[in-house]
Amino acid sequence: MTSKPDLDSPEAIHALVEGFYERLLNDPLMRPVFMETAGIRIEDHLPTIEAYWRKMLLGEKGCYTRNMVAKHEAVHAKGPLRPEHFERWSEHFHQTLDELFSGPMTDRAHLLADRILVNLQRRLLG
Ligand code: HEM
Repeated sequence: MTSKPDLDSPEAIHALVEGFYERLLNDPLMRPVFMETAGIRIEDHLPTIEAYWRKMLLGEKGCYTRNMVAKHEAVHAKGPLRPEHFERWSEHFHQTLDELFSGPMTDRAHLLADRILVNLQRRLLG
C-alpha cells in the first residue's frame, strides 16, 4: 500500500477542492444549491474556496478576507438549506479527504470542517 500525502501545501489544497467539488457538483441534492440558488461561477468560486483553506490550514494571510457566514446566509435566504445539505456536504468533504490524504494536517482539516459546519448550521438553522 502506498501512503497518501498530507494536506500541507497549496497544491494539495488545490487537489482537495477539485475532488470535493467534483463530488458536490455530481450530487443531485447539492448541485442545484451551487448552480441555481447561488449561481456560482466555478472559475471564481474554486479559487475562493482554495484561498479559504490556505488561510485556515496554512495560515496564509490576506488570501481570504470575506465573511463566509454572510455568504451562506445569502444563499439560505434565496433557497433554504436543510439539515440534509449539511450532512451531505460533510460526507463529501470527509470522503474526499480520506481518499486523497492522510497525516496531521489532514486530521486537522477533518476537525476544522466539522467544527465550522456545526457553527454554520447553528447560525443558519438555529
Ligand atoms: C450545507 C452545507 C454547505 C452548502 C450547501 C454550501 C454552499 C455554498 C455556496 C452555494 C456557496 C457560494 C456562495 C456565493 O458565492 O453566493 C458557498 C461558499 C462558500 N462556502 Fe459553503 N456551503 C456549505 C458549507 C460550508 C462549510 C462547512 C464551509 C467551511 C468549512 C464552507 C465554506 C465556504 C466558503 C469559504 C465559501 C466562499 C464564500 C465567499 O465567496 O467568500 N461552506 N458555500
